Amino acid sequence: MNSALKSKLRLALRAKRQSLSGDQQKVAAQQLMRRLIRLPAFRNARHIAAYIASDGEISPAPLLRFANLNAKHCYLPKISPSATNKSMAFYPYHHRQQLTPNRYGIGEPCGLHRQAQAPHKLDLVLLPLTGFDKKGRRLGMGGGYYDRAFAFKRNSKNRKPLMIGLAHHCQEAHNLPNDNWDIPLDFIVTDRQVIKVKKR
Ligand SMILES: Nc1nc2c(c(=O)[nH]1)N(C=O)[C@@H](CNc1ccc(C(=O)N[C@@H](CCC(=O)O)C(=O)O)cc1)CN2
Ligand SMILES: Nc1ncnc2c1ncn2[C@@H]1O[C@H](COP(=O)(O)OP(=O)(O)OP(=O)(O)O)[C@@H](O)[C@H]1O
Repeated sequence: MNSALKSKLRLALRAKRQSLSGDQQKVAAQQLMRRLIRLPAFRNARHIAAYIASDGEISPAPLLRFANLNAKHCYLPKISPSATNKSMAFYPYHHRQQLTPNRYGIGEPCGLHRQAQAPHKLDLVLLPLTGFDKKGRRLGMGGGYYDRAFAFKRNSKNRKPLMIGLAHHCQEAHNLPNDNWDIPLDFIVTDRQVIKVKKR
């Protein structure tokens, strides 16, 4: 079963990113920013969703600061407080804004419901990866939050929003299992490389 295999891989890949030192994390976040800001996908985007790093994830914080200073509109995910309804919405974020920890201890904006941005109106989504492979398959934290929020992309001809998965280079796996609900990525960017995912 894919789910058992995914859980096993998740544990091993999370351990890898958790073992990085504070200095390694800082350097990786800077390298990530340098690679991302060169991409037309970033340059052309006005509305960008990212995340606050947790659990050793590569941090988009330097990039969010750069984006804000360059007049881009940034957003962070905010999950539904209910443990059963695994949905999330995207709220405006400015890099100096105060955040509140969610159920998993991840900082979230305390925005009002009417401020939420519809996922299809985002230009670019930078999503956290637990693992990835060369073919562009991804492994998340297992909640299915991103798969659900962007499920509309599977039946849409519109390329928007562009999906870029972010990870440390050490989170590469050989061959990840794929489920039909997994949202395909357009690019994967790590501290060491940019992978353009081939369309299937
Ligand atoms: N930085 C960041 N923000 C994010 C995500 C993410 O992966 N990274 N998400 C992407 O989906 C959403 C939150 N999803 C998450 C799903 C599971 C766990 C997690 O730590 N699960 C634990 C234990 C769960 C529990 O005890 O209830 C685990 O699996 O060990 C964290 C976030 C929205 N925000
Ligand atoms: N569009 C969807 N509608 C309902 N449930 C879904 C959808 N997509 C995924 N799921 C459910 O989410 C669960 C987690 O899926 P999976 O293990 O692929 O998560 P993930 O991709 O690691 O997480 P994330 O999307 O948060 O990064 C699965 O049980 C799956 O059935």
